[in-house]
Amino acid sequence: MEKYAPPIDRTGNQAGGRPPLHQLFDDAPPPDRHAPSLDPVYGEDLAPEDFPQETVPRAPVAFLWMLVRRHFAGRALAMMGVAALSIGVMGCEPPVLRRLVETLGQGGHSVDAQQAWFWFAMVAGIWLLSSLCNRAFQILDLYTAPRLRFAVQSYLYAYLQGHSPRYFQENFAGKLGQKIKQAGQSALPLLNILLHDGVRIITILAMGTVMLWEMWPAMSLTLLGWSVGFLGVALFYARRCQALSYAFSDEVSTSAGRLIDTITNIELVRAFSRQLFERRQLAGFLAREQQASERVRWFLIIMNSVLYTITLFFQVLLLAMVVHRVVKGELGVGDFVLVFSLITIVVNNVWNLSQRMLEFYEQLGILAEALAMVGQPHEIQDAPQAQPLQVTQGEVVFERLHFNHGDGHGVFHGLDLTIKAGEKVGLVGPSGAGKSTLVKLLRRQYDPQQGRICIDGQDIAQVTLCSLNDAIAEVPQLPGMLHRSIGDNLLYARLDAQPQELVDAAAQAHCMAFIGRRAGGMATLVGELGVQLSGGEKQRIAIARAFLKNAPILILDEATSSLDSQTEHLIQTSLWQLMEGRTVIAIAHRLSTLTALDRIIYLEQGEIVEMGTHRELLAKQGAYWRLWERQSGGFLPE
Ligand SMILES: Nc1ncnc2c1ncn2[C@@H]1O[C@H](COP(=O)(O)OP(=O)(O)OP(=O)(O)O)[C@@H](O)[C@H]1O
Repeated sequence: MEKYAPPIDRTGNQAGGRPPLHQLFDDAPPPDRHAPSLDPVYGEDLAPEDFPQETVPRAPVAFLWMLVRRHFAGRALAMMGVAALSIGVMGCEPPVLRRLVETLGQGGHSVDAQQAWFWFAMVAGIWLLSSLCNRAFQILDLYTAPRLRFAVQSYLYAYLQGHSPRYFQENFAGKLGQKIKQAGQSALPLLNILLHDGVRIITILAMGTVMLWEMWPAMSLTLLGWSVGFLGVALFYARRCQALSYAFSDEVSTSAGRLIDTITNIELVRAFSRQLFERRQLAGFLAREQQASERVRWFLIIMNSVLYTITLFFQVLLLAMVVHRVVKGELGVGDFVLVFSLITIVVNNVWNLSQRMLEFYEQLGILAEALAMVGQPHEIQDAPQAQPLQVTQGEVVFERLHFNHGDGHGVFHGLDLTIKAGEKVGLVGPSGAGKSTLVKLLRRQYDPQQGRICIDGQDIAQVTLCSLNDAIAEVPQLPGMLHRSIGDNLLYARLDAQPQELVDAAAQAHCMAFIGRRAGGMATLVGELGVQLSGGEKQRIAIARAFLKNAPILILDEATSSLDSQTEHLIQTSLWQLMEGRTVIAIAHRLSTLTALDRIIYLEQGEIVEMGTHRELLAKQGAYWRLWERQSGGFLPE
């Protein structure tokens, strides 16, 4: 596979090309040390492009198998080989010990010293070799397990990005993040158990059965039968424990989501003095987590007691059988040593596997839950033969649009609306009329139940989502801000923008004044969700992003609602520049910002009630006129 060469990283830096953002602006100090280093560090086999967003196996073993097969097949085989060699070497210890004991057992001067030292050296060599194999396994594991964690998280994150807004509304962001982290973590023990403990048990059982068969077939079959039976019992318990650990993991992520939600809204908590209320609420979730944990632990204690008792009885029984035959003179002391040490090795390995089986199912439960949550089918995805959208003019047509939000509450009931290429349309109407929903439908954040939306004659359901989003720039009421620098937040709109373009866009959106006031300039961190910026500053950054994105269709959803009148007045000229040559849909409650638009559409309960220019609508003296009069302080007739 070709080495991944990221064209541009998220700061807009070309690998080995452009310097980091803070070096582009003289006044900017180096970025905060908490800001992540964005230099790509992944290896040849783990480029983000290798993690497709379209599918994810929902079964955990199938998911792991897919990743191992694609990215670590060679290493996995090597790990299995080394694990088999390590236990295989240890399996040679009983016959060698037997020879050593038989040689020493000759007693006194008849002991062949050379022979004795030879067998002694063999025992020491076996221990050394086995230990070397274990180290080799650890080194292979070192270069596999962390990468597998990387792959699991990258894969799930890539898939998660494809979910619809509804999915993110219904799931806690904190819980989703935690599920992905837990899934990555769970992959490590799973890999280790499958490639190490699983391989070891198969190897030692095969060796033990063959070695004992010649000398004592009944013992050979008993040991094999017990091992298989014991592992069956352990499997049964482990599977039952899986359900409990599944429930525990769910409680952990629910309480984590809740915790993060209240931390994110800490100002709200303070404003209403709800600290104690929130602590009580959280305590309820933590108590459920604690109870779920206790249930798992109780189960483990009971299960281990049962399994340990079975093992103990069996070992004692086998030992008694061996002693019995030695006493009867059917076996020598050397035979005793061989059988005894072989039994010990097999039983120890079976016991270890039974313990890890539990961990296996526990981790499998965690991974299964993450896959069940993250791996849900995408609600909105590219049609099978989706083509990139080609915007030539920018005409937008809503045809017989029916839409409800899924809770049965209808928003549009057969809406027809054509927005001509380059036309600037204002959407007004009472709260809940469906203005924001209409632009969300245009961006395919939701799919209509009936009807279609076309851009330049192309049904948006049949074009790729990426190309659709590329064609539309939106300045939302509450612009999203990443906890990165102002510059990085601006560059998000166009990663390859040149410094001058960045400054020009920021200047056009009147951002430079407030950026200049910050000691860090462009490199100032904006805080989580942009808390260190005012609402108006965030809106100006969003406007600058729209300049940078330079898309043919522009959506302004209350784009200037957080600006004071003076700044809004300043920005109007820039907004006109931004609108120039584009199809525009502007939503605003403050009607004065829309008066110069080509057409104003008054929506009420998803229906177009009035439509026309500002003057035409005023002349009608209808719903729009009433709204205008109210806002402009005029008198309404009784
Ligand atoms: N995610 C959602 N799930 C269910 N109903 C929703 C959802 N989002 C919006 N709605 C409902 O859909 C209707 C239209 O909402 P929308 O946000 O489009 O109105 P709007 O005209 O933009 O209102 P505003 O001017 O207050 O922003 C409202 O009744 C609203 O309660």
